[in-house]
Amino acid sequence: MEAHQIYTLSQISSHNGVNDCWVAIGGKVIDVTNFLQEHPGGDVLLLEVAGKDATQDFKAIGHSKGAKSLLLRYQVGVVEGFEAKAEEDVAAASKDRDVAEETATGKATQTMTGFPIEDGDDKSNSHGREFGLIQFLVPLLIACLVFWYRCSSTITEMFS
Ligand code: HEM
Repeated sequence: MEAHQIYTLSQISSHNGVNDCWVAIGGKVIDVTNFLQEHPGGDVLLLEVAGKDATQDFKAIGHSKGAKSLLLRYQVGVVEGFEAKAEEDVAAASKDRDVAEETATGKATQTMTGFPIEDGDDKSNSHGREFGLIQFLVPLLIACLVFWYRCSSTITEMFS
């Protein structure tokens, strides 16, 4: 990992213009000058926090993993005296979460692979076929009975 320079908050605060714009996020010093026009949230929001600690603003938006990895691309230093709590390190936290998500997904897949398929739900098994045959035969039988009754009553009328 590339060594980063340490900056005080006071030093960072002097980079607060459209041609020289730094923000501090999660203890990282980010030079967003070349990112201002690219920021999907607009340059105005970045300029509002220019030269300041924007950790809370950044988190509040719920930026994606892609956005978090952009922090590393534009990082120019670290904030002096910043105490990195695991959850405060926005980019690192996102990496940790990736691993955690992958692990969780792996587990879920294993569980799904071993999940038993219950007989009752599967219409293609033998029980399903028997049920289908009864469903077909019962209405047919009823139709035959009705037909037979109508015929027999007509014949009775004809000869009475
Ligand atoms: C250097 C720091 C920053 C980077 C690299 C960055 C990057 C991004 C990226 C890639 C997106 C697209 C959505 C996503 O992937 O999450 C985004 C959206 C956004 N960002 Fe940032 N951002 C930064 C700082 C900030 C700050 C400090 C604020 C607020 C003060 C902010 C406000 C927003 C907003 C409001 C959106 C949503 C835009 C929309 O969906 O219309 N961003 N940002």
